[in-house]
Amino acid sequence: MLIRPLPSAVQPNPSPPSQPQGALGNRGAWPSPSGRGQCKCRLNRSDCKYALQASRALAVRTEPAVQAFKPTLGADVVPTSLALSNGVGLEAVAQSPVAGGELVLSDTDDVVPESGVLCDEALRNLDEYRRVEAYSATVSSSAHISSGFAYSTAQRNQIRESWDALMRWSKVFRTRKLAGSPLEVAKKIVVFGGGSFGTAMGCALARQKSDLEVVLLVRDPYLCKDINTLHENTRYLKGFQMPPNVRATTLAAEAIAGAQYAVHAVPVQSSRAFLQGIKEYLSPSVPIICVSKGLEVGSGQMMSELIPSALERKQPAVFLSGPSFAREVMQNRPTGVVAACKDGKLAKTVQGLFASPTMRVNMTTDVVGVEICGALKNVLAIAAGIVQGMDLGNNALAALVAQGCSEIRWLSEKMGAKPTTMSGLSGLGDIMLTCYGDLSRNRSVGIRLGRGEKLEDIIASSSQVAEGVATAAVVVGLARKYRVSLPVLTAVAQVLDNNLTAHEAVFHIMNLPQIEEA
Ligand SMILES: NC(=O)C1=CN([C@@H]2O[C@H](COP(=O)(O)OP(=O)(O)OC[C@H]3O[C@@H](n4cnc5c(N)ncnc54)[C@H](O)[C@@H]3O)[C@@H](O)[C@H]2O)C=CC1
Ligand SMILES: O=C(CO)COP(=O)(O)O
Repeated sequence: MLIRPLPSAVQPNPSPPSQPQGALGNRGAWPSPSGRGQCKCRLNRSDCKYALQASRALAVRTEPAVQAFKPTLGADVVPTSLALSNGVGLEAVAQSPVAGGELVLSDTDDVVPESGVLCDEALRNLDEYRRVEAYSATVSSSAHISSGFAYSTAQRNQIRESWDALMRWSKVFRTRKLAGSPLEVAKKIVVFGGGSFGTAMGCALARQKSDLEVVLLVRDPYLCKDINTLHENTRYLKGFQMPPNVRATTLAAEAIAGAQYAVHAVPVQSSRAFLQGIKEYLSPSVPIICVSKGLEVGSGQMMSELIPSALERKQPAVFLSGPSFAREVMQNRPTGVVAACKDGKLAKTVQGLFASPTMRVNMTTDVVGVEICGALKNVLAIAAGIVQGMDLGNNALAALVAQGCSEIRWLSEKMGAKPTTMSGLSGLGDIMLTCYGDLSRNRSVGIRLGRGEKLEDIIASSSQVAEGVATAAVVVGLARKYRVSLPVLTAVAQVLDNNLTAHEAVFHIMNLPQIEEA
């Protein structure tokens, strides 16, 4: 059972002291580490409330999973068998004057693989809810005394009412039926490219439904064998166990046959050749969910132009972008992305495939905006890395990122993007992640350039793609085409092309004419 993390508004600050493990007491024994089975814990009245929140979080998972966990409360309280999918039974118990008893979560029919692990997670979350509740109670009773600060009663009521309104709105969405949803009808999905992100997104899909077949189409037979025998991508995501319903193949025809969707995670510069190679196996009706971010050298095309051009036909396609490091997706950590498609219905379908308690999926029709932001943030991340590699300080970094945001907005708007896209997940969200996040490959390239390393050495020592390197030159071409001046992004291309050192680039950028903000 996955429970959403506590909303930040109720996160205590500073953190409550952690309790020793096992605070829950009456836990049942786990059947095995791979874990199918059952767990037990004692509940008091407020635990029922938390268990209810937990059950609602679970309700957005697949139907078989929801039905598999059959909670029952001890006969000493309310002898009921509860439907966890809607939490109604738990709600009744939470309101009962004698609420409490023993909660047994069980997957007696062995429907959900690793159900023991999920049960364990549910109990840990209950622990956490209890701990935070206890801490909040202490803090609120001592707020006046300890810090001399407290909201007024009117403010507190307002906050509570606003929060409750949000929760009611949210409940309406969560109680919607899953029957007939894209996820329910999906049987097989193929992923083009078994690198870091293809693997991570394939695993995210596979976690949604245990009987969904996810097939990674890879080139390397050794990697293929590792994925199928060890359930691990030993090359790109070492140490992460993949769900059992993900497999790999090197055979395009076999990978694609019967797939209802194709996730495209091949680097942009290899995408044309790749798509031409698989064209004959891919039905023109199968939607491509493209996660690659960049612009093609030579044609200057975005992926939304490259796909139909390479396939020489129209193909339904959705562009999924946003701040989403592969490793964190693999770890099932909370992530937000945006699905862009002119066809709103198809964007909604993709939202339905990926949305989960750990993945939010916004929708937009602004394909150009999402694609340009996704491609250009990689170039900006190289610039941010350069500034960090040169140790120029936080002021410099913030000024650079702000300038880069303006440049991306100038170009994307000239190309017809919506201004709001820039402030969304694919714009600011991904810019913040890649310019400041340690896991960014593009930022790492920049850091090494800023420290004085040569580009060829950096590329030779890296086994993964940093799309910004190739995209930088294309951006300069687009800027010329749309008659817009992009100082920072152009300087990155100059440094990459070895015409300017990082120090010279910074000197020249700082000495550009002082201008009005635009
Ligand atoms: N890694 C990440 O955190 C994220 C990556 N992306 C984007 O996803 C795309 C893929 O990135 P990663 O998976 O990280 O790259 P990667 O470098 O980890 O893996 C690339 C994969 O593509 C395959 N490949 C390369 N050329 C190929 C060809 N000609 N034919 C078939 N397969 C080929 C490689 O064998 C490898 O499996 C990039 O456009 C990247 O910007 C997007 C969001 C996050
Ligand atoms: O696009 C990404 C995260 O959203 C990944 O960025 P890097 O390619 O710089 O690692």
